[in-house]
Amino acid sequence: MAPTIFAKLTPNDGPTKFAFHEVVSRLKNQSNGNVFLTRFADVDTDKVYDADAARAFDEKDTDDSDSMTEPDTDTEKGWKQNRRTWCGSFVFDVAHLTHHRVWTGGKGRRQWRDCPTTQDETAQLPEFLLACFEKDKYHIRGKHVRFQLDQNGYLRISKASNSARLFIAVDGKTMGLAPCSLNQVTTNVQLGRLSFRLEYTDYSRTLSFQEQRNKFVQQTHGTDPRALLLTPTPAAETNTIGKWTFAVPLGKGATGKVFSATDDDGNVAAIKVVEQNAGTRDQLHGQIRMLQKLTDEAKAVGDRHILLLEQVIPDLSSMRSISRPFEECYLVLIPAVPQTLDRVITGQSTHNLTIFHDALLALKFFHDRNLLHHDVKPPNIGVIGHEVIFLDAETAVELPDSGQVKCTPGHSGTVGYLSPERELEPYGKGVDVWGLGISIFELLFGYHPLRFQLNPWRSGRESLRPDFHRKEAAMCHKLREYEPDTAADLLLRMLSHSYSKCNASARVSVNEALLHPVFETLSFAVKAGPPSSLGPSIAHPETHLLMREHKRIRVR
Ligand SMILES: Nc1ncnc2c1ncn2[C@@H]1O[C@H](COP(=O)(O)OP(=O)(O)OP(=O)(O)O)[C@@H](O)[C@H]1O
Repeated sequence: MAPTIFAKLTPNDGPTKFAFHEVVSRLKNQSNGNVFLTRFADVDTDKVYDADAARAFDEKDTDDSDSMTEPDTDTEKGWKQNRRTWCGSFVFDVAHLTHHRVWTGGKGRRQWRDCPTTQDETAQLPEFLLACFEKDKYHIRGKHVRFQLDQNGYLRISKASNSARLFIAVDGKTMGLAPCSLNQVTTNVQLGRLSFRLEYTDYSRTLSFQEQRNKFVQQTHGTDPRALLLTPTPAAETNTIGKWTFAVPLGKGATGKVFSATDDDGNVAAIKVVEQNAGTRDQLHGQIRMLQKLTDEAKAVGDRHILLLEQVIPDLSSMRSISRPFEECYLVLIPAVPQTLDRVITGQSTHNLTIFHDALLALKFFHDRNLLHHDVKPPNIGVIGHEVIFLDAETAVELPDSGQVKCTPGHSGTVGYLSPERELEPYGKGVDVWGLGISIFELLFGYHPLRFQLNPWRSGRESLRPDFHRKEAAMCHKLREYEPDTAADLLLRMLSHSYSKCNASARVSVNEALLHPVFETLSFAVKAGPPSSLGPSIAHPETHLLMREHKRIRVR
């Protein structure tokens, strides 16, 4: 077998093995046949005895398996010798992966009874000749099935035409017109009356294949190559829950583990696995209600900044109580994002300023509905291209009419992204603006400006505050070296607070931030002659690009 074969379609029962043998025998007798065979099939070097195929061999004329007599030992060798067949598989070779590559399976056209004799005639044939043309007993059409690499990188199978007489079943499920994504390491495929096993080979799990697959999928479907990391070729053992097959771990949080998963429609989801017990059940139900509310609102207005709750497994709304002390619950969320903000390459690029703008739009979705996201930080900011989707929204909080909630030091949020007032007094939407301000500072400058192991603003930690003020002064100094219509100025306004010794003006709201001139010019120009203390980020090549271009973006 060629080392670059990434999947095989192998006959699974006697009649199918025999149909394969008939096709191979026919092709081997034709001038171009061998060339064709080596491209699209992997055939054993010699005919072999295969009990299933031999049975079909005897049934071919009589069609009556009961009439077959068992051989006696004296004649058994000769009997087997006469019933040897060509065995093998149809193959998917990465060497054939060119733009828009489709593998078609069928009987081909009528002419193939005497063909292929020329290159042109060979080109007319389906890649996988499933049966000889004159054979109708297998119910195979001229063009019966199509295989193609889908946008998630898996092979997908579809009917080659919408003829009512064309039958395909995948793992026992009759296919309609919609294609089916082959996201398991092996899949049973029935084509007419022929039965095959489709299997990804070991080679399909190598880096070399994944790179070629991703390049092809990116060219053909425009898929972001990072998104393809969510759907590597299925492993030998996969876990499924409902219709979802787990692919790779995406992250681990305080409440659960998150995995990418796919279904046979080709959808890619993130599944959060959380454990519920009597103590956490109410909290989990509250979080599911919040996710559902956000999903409904996002769908109603067509907003794409929210992770949509696709399904909860098991359906908790229909369960009165949990039956065991601990039970796993699966939150199926769409989409799975290829990266989070902490993985985006830092720097003052146009791309990152666009992410900044979209992150504000994402936050606006929450704030317009009087909701606090409540845990804005880079690992909770999903990035697809330059679009932002907020993760971990189940812990969002509804604001009362006053617009403020009581502070609860030590509960919720993440050290490093908590604004000073959050530990000291009632607070509102400004805490999300602060969390985003720190996150975007890290994105643009490549470091956290106010890093502490413990939150200095917690009561009893007053001794840490002078250090906070010192770091904050350095941060403000850096940001003030930029022109007033730049992102640096907006960050200053997002990171102000009433306890500050250098930046105590009122913090901007999301709506005010979106009106900042930086989003009209996307300018990151520095004041004339940047001091040497500004560090390498100022000298980032794209900084100069921005200074020259003053590119405009549309403010949505
Ligand atoms: N839709 C998604 N696509 C890709 N990765 C995701 C997705 N949802 C979550 N993750 C990854 O899983 C991690 C943990 O998810 P999440 O933040 O929802 O869990 P958590 O238990 O609430 O975590 P935390 O400790 O932040 O409260 C995230 O930081 C992110 O890296």
